[in-house]
Amino acid sequence: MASIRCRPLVLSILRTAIRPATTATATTTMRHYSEKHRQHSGPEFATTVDSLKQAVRVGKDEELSNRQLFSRLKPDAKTLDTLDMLQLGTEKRGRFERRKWFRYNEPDVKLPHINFFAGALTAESFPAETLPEIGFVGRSNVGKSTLVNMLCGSSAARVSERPGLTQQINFYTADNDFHLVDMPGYGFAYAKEEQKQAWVPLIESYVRDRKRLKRVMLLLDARHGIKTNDREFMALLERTGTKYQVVMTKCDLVSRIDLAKRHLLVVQETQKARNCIPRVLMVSAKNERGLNELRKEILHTCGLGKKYLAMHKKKEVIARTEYMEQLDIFKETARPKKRRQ
Ligand SMILES: Nc1nc2c(ncn2[C@@H]2O[C@H](COP(=O)(O)OP(=O)(O)OP(=O)(O)O)[C@@H](O)[C@H]2O)c(=O)[nH]1
Ligand SMILES: [Mg+2]
Repeated sequence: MASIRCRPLVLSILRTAIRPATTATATTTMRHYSEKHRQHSGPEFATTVDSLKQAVRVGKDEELSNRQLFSRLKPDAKTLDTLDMLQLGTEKRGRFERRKWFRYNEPDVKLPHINFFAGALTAESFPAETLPEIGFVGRSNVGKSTLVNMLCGSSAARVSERPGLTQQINFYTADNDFHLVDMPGYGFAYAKEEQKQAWVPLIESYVRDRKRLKRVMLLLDARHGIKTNDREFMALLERTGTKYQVVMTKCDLVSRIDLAKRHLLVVQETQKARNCIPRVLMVSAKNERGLNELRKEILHTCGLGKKYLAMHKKKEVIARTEYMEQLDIFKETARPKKRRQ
């Protein structure tokens, strides 16, 4: 009985005795990596505050907080129209009620189901390059694995509410046409400093050496936009000459107006990056919104447009025309807003 009770104590003493040696080596390696990384950090990206100041007119003597600057930002009308059409972003109930009678009947783009075929913890264990690849990177918990699943209507990738679940580079094959590659997340906010970037060297060797990597989808949480470690990662992609595209995730958790403003800031920050595709996509994996646009990007990038999208363009034109007609009628019949006296 006594030995059973003592066991947890003995175990914890043993664990503390072993831990310092292992974490110390990890810390040194990561510190060494971060220093090297900082020295060659590549192009400088504007910070969110810089972009905010660029986009908002501020009087000479005005001192505004970031929140005040953000509230003064004017969202782009075109982006708002796209959000309405794709039903992205949260809205006041009344607005949805009024618009309930018409919807954009978006024709679905179907991707084949995916199957897991390889996992790599080191660069040596990457599988042979046989098909075009699309990689998914981003901060921990941004929704990479969920998005990989939702794009292909599958549950092959494991998902968790807890950040840091994906711990290796996972390769999925889609009907032997292309590969989707789900990567571990970087910059988990509650992790220790040395663990925050733990996966960056592995991902770096992947993006640098993989010849058939067609594009990296850089996922950003729509609530937060670009964070410091995203900027560092973008600099890495610029250095390695990797083509990448920004996708804003979890758009169901942000109001429509704030989403349009956040989109504007992200576009502004990324437009100068040489390897970044200018079009910033917005998705909600939870509500399955905006996924078709991303599916189309993946197919075109892998050269599979003809195979998968033969009839799609026609259907899309018809659906869009119908939507625009209904929108015109809606605008004509909408009650004018009451002016405040
Ligand atoms: N509301 C909402 N939640 C989402 C969305 N996408 C993912 N999530 C949730 O976010 C959490 C993290 O999702 P994962 O797909 O595991 O995130 P990840 O980026 O793969 O995380 P790591 O593997 O830790 O890097 C899960 O609880 C998901 O249900 C979304 O579009 N909307
Ligand atoms: Mg994951």
